[in-house]
This record gives sequence, C-alpha cells and structure tokens, in this order.
Amino acid sequence: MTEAKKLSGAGLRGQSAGETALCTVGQTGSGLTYRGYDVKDLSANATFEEVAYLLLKGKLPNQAELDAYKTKLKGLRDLPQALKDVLERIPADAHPMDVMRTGCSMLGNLETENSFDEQQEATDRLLAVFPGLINYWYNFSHNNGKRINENTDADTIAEQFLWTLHDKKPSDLHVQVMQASLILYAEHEFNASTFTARVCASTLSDLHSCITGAIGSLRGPLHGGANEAAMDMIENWKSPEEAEKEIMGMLERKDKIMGFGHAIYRTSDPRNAIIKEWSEKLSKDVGDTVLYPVSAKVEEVMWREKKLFCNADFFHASAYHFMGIPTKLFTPIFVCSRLTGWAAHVFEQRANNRIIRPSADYTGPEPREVTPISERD
Ligand SMILES: CC(=O)SCCNC(=O)CCNC(=O)[C@H](O)C(C)(C)COP(=O)(O)OP(=O)(O)OC[C@H]1O[C@@H](n2cnc3c(N)ncnc32)[C@H](O)[C@@H]1OP(=O)(O)O
Ligand SMILES: O=C([O-])CC(=O)C(=O)O
Repeated sequence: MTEAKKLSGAGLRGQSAGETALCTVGQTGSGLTYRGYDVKDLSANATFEEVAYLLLKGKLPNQAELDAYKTKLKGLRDLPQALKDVLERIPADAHPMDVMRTGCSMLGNLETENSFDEQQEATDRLLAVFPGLINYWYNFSHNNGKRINENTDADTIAEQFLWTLHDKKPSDLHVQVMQASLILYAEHEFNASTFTARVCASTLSDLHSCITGAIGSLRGPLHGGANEAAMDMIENWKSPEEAEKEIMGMLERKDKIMGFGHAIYRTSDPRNAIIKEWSEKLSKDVGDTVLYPVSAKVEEVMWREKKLFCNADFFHASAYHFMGIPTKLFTPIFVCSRLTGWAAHVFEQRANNRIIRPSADYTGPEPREVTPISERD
C-alpha cells in the first residue's frame, strides 16, 4: 500500500535556503521584481540585453553602456568548429534540451573558465552563443544538413534566436514578443534550476558545470518543460468546447495540467497576463481562430473548477507557436533567457559562499550486520 504523501516540508517548500538581492517572487506590486524593478515595467520598457546587464552587473545600463554591451555580445556569436562537429553528430530525434546541455558542456571543454575572474566573460559568451548553437543543430539535423550562418546581422539576442532558426530576418512584431518573453523568463529566485546552479557553484565548481546542471533541471515538465507539454496538449483540441470537455476529463482522472499552478504564487503568476496579451496579438496577426480561444477556455475552466491559474509557461506555448517556432525548441528559449538569472546567482553564491549541504531525516533500517552472502535470500 502506498503511503499518503508527506507534504509538510516536502520539496523544501516555505523554507529559506539562503539570501538573494536579485529577485522577489510573490511579494509587493505584481509580485515579481528583478533588483527592485517590476517585471511588468521591464517587459514594457526595456530590452533583454538591458535586463541581462541589470542582473549580471547590478544596474540598468545607460545608452553608452548598453551600446557597448550589445556590440560585445554580437562579437561573441561564433561557434567553434569543434562544437559544430559535435552538434552535427547529435541525432535529429534527440531532445533539444539535451543538445543545449551537451553544447554548454562542450564549450566548458573548449573555453574552460579557469578562474572566477573570468565569470562575466564566460557568461557573455554563453549568452551570445546559445541561440546560434541550438539553431545550428536544429537546421543541420532537420533541414537536410543545412549549415546556417550563426554570425547574422541581428541586433539583439531576441532577433538572433529567430533569425538563426528561420535563417532570415524576423518581423519587428516577432522580435518584440521575443524580447518580452526573454525578459519574463530571465530570473525567478530559488526555483529548481537556479537552486541546482547555486548548489553546484557552492562547491566552487566552474560556470559551465553550474549552467549544464541547471539546464538538466529546467528540462523536466514540472519546470521549464511545461511550455512544450502545454503545447502538446492544446494542439489536440479543435474548439473551446472540445477543450472544456477534455480538461474536465483530465481533472476527473486527476491528471496534471501542464502550464498551471505554481510552487510560490497562490492566485496568479504576474508573467501570465503579459505573455497572454502578446499571444492574443499574435493570434490576430496570423488569423488564428482555434488555438488562442482554446487556450483562453482552458484558463477559464481551470480557474472555475480548481482555482488553478496559468503560470508563465501556458500562454508561451501559443505565442511561440504563432511565431512558427517548433514545439521542441520552446524550452531551449527559456535556457537562452534564464542563463542570465542562473549566472547572476552563481556570481552571488561565489561572493558569499558556504557549501550547500542540508541534512536529511533518516527513515531507513536500524543498524544491522552484513549477512554472509551464502545465507542471504
Ligand atoms: C516556469 C515554471 O517552471 S512554472 C511551473 C511549470 N510547471 C507546470 O506547469 C507543471 C504543472 N504544475 C505542477 O505540477 C505544480 O503546480 C508545480 C510543480 C508547478 C508546483 O507544485 P507544488 O508546489 O507541489 O504545487 P501545490 O502545492 O500548489 O499543489 C497542490 C495540489 O494542487 C494540485 N495541482 C497543482 N498543480 C496542478 C496542475 N497543474 N494540474 C492539476 N492539479 C494541480 C495537485 O492536486 C497538488 O497536489 P498533488 O500533486 O500532491 O496531488
Ligand atoms: O519559481 C519556480 O518555482 C518556477 C518558475 O516559475 C520559474 O523558474 O520561472
């Protein structure tokens, strides 16, 4: 017989595991701030590069600082041939998050962070290279061995992702949505992947190891993988009525509905309203009459039936779909963004470090002696 789930303290919920000056989740204003700035304000009035600068360097850049930072990142997009060789060997049916993990790890071999003095340089390199890395693999493995040019004229990381994916300059609307999306996903306090990065950093390991581990944690459907899982679900439904019927059945069977609920927020995720608005705009832009209404119906039914709300992932699914992004590339976009938060947490951990090593409540057998092998069952 399975025992009832022990909830108190499970998953370290509600327990403080350290301090951070980077982010609040579920506190004043809309609930989510990066170094004191509301994410709503940032997504309306800043670019992803400004947010990256804020998280990594501690302040919003002025125009000259932003221009210099963008120029620097543009100059770091080149994929080393040894990395391209590895990417070309990864099969088309691999999961792109596994490609990101391997790509990050490979760069750690080619361009090892030898001292913590190099942490900003190593982070900037990953920020510049990740969009081209995943899209180089995607095009090579899915487009008859097509080798894209990762050194595009894209002005920003948002534009670089779309440009290297589709191998052409994206529309202004799509770049705008991607900017907002990257900002919304950039940082979220002690979530599972960030905590992974901090635990790794606390052993004084290198940046690439911290980020590679974090990618592995983000991959799961209970965390970043939920945007793909949500898309896999909603694309099956042809009308809001069908969506309602299917969701009711899933709730009856006690299935998990991906893209809903949150470990910290209780009534809403502030990122949802923002990405939902973009999804609606894109829906009109492409003349969609199904996916957005289906998504809105799922949101309505989940709140009505369970008081469960959309988290950041749910409307990202339709928004990315409307921009022609293949579903399996959804979570790698999250990586391109969250890298800023992960790295900022690694810097913070290193600046005031003690190895993270909690205790466990032992529930195993009492002490006993080893039975000789001939006498064991
Ligand atoms: C960017 C992000 O990473 S946001 C999170 C993305 N993940 C998802 O969308 C996956 C779906 N959601 C979930 O699995 C959960 O809500 C999590 C993992 C996000 C949070 O987990 P928890 O903190 O344990 O959630 P919480 O304590 O609020 O859940 C209580 C109960 O609410 C219910 N519940 C919570 N979320 C859902 C959901 N999405 N669908 C159905 N029921 C749910 C469950 O009955 C859960 O109890 P049980 O799992 O023990 O049966
Ligand atoms: O905070 C969490 O647990 C998950 C989340 O929303 C995020 O990482 O963006």
